Amino acid sequence: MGAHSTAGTAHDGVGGADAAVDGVPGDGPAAAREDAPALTLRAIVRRFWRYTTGDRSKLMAAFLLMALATACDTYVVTMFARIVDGATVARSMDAVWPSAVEWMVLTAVGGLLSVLGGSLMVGAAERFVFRLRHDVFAHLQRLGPSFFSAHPTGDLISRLSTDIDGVEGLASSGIVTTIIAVGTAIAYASAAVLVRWQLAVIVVALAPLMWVTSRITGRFTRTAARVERAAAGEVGTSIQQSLQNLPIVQSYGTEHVESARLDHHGTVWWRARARESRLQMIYGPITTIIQSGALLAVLIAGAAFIASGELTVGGLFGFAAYLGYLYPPLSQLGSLHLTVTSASASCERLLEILDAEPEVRDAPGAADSPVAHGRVELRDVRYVYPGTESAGLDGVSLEVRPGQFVLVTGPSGAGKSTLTRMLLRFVDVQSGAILLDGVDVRDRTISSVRAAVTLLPQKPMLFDLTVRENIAYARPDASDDEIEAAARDAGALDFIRELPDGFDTVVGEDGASLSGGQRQRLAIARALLRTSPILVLDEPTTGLDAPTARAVLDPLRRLSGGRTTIVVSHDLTPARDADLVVVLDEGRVVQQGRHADLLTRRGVYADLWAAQQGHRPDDGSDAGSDDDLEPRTSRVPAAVLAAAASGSPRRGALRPTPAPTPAPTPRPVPPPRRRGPVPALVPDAVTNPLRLLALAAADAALTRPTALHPGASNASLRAPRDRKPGIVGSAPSAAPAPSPAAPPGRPAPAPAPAHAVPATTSGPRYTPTAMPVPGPRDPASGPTPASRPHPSSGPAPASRPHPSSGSSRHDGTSSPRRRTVADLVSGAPAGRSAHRRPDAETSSPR
Ligand SMILES: Nc1ncnc2c1ncn2[C@@H]1O[C@H](COP(=O)(O)OP(=O)(O)OP(=O)(O)O)[C@@H](O)[C@H]1O
Repeated sequence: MGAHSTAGTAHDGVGGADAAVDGVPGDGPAAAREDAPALTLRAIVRRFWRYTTGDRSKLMAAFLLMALATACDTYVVTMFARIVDGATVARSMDAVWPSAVEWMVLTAVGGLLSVLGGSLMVGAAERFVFRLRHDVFAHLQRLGPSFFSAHPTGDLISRLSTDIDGVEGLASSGIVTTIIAVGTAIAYASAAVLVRWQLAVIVVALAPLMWVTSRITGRFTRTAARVERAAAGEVGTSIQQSLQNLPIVQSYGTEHVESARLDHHGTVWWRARARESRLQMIYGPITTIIQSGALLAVLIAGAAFIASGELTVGGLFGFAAYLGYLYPPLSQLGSLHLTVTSASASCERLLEILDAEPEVRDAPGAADSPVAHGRVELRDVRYVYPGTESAGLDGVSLEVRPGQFVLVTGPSGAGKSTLTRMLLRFVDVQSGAILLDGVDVRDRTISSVRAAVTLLPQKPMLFDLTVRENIAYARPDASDDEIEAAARDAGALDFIRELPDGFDTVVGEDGASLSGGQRQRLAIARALLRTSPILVLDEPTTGLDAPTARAVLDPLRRLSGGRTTIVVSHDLTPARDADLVVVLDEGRVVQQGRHADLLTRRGVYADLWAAQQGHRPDDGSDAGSDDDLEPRTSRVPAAVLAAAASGSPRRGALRPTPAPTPAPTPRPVPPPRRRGPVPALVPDAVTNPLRLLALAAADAALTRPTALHPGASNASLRAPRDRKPGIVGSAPSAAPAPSPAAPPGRPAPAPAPAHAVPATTSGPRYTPTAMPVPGPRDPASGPTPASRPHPSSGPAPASRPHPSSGSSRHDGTSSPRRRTVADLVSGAPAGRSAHRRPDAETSSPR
């Protein structure tokens, strides 16, 4: 047990480093990072040279071939004097022709050798990229949730593509080129010394100037390269996130916000890139000046030698030719420093991934034996996400016998998903233990634990493959019959048969061509195909209507075929079938037992059940009747149910409600808030669907304009380094309202008052001037909606700061939180029940 890893400890450091790397110029941590010493060539080669394994003999052959090519070229230069002096001094062409033939043959041979060497080197270089990318990606797949919450996908893709190319340019072909440059320079310098050492001294004496120039240019290049690489990552992130959320972007009409976000990072990128290129360009002319100064010095000295009869014209001509060959490798060596500086920014970004510690790893001597029975035991399990203070799970103890069917439920943020992550060892407990068949999961290998537990994640997560391939992903060797049986069991067979190519239909990225319910059923089929003793289903009925949910859940127990099945769900439909219902709240088990027993007791479970039923069990209705064993989901508006289930209601927070009212016909219901309590929304909305309608409209009115508001745009353009590792679901935030410049042909909009902007939650923002923020869509339409008083709420809600709701902005001032629908319902001042992390709501001691 002593070897057990402590989850997340390494990731605090990772997050910090990321904050620096992801910054933009002028931002504190990024600026600090820009001044950090660059990786040396030695350090880069030491870390990355191993990716040349398997190609070193080819690199050596390439080196030899290119060295021979250089020797041919050097020898050709020695013929300058022979040809010129043959014609001018001996006044005979007899010696010229053989030399000319020799010249052409050697030049052709040198060219051929250099092509052969180059092609060997290219192959080795591309394989270097292949191996490095493979390793970085493989390591990335071992990292845990904390790393990914601190590193956006787009940035990681940029690291895996452009940064890897940058390293290759240095670590493999770069090294060979450098060695050849050194060899060539030495060869030409030696030949020059042999021809006339006095002239050679003049040439070599000027060479250090090139080195000094490259050092000075390199210092500036380093900063530009770091900013450029970080900005390239931000560009990737912007594109990836915008495309991923395109339906929201298009439906909210925020295309211009997304374009502005991309433009912001794009501007940082091209400026840094241009700066880097300009600096490298400066190096070229400076070396040309140095070269031509050297040539002039050689000509003057050479002329003096000719005058004194110590040198022939051909000798001087030949020496001058050496200069033409000697300076390119010297100049190349000088620019190598610039290349190292520039590539070291890419190296740092890759090493940040390679050096990140996985949150879980196999303990020495961990058992790789399979889990035979599927007994699951949690003993006083505690887990706190890195960077947070409140526990995701806190003292959870639970015993699930093999083959049992357990429903884990509870309000949003209760710790249900955390529990599934721990069962699969995505993270490890910080205290307590999880045992499978009586063995601590940390004493088992990660692969054996994951082979024993099949996860059906909350989000279906399909691949852009065929239906068959998606189902068989769980078991690639499954037969067609087994795949079909899994599809049938998951209730997916009918719709699959109706698809254009049946099982061979490609489902698109993340199942884009399917409905939410169809995606879910494919994911269930995939999970059912896996033969493992434990099934963990996280919200299996998400996206399914009530009859389909039943169709999936009814046979679940039978299908599980004796497998231990843990269903994590807000939806209590499976409760009746469960051997055990476990109710989590604030990371603790607050109730457990059978459904019928729990209904007879007051508590969170009865409240949740009542919310799904649309009435409380103790409101005079028959709590324990058969009727109550069947959640009447269809009688209550879906949004209300979701809000009830996700609202984290405290015990007794739900007021008695009369019998459920029929659901109103299609209406614009806002999506339920997934986190944070909604104290009075549920009962009120249940009893008064019309009010819910009004609230939905109010929410839309409050939400949509803010996306168009300059301040809101600013908020959406938060610097990624604001992201705290391991923190999810933070409240929407915004920067202070900038004074947007008037677009051409439009009057300048009135600057939004600072108090009319939604409050920030944490961390610095981009300053308004540093960022291209679009102006309001229609400046002629008067004050921005966020500053306009809401008809039902008196003075502009956002302009009324709540004493406790102000949050710290980067300038140290506080601003009020925007009122939410829940605020309006409950009459709470702005910010009381705004979208917040659930753990931020739990002020009561546990
Ligand atoms: N990656 C993370 N970093 C930091 N805190 C987290 C992270 N994931 C979850 N939490 C916090 O841990 C607590 C439990 O979250 P969890 O996702 O397990 O709840 P849940 O019961 O599954 O909620 P829901 O039903 O809304 O999915 C919450 O307070 C949540 O904010």
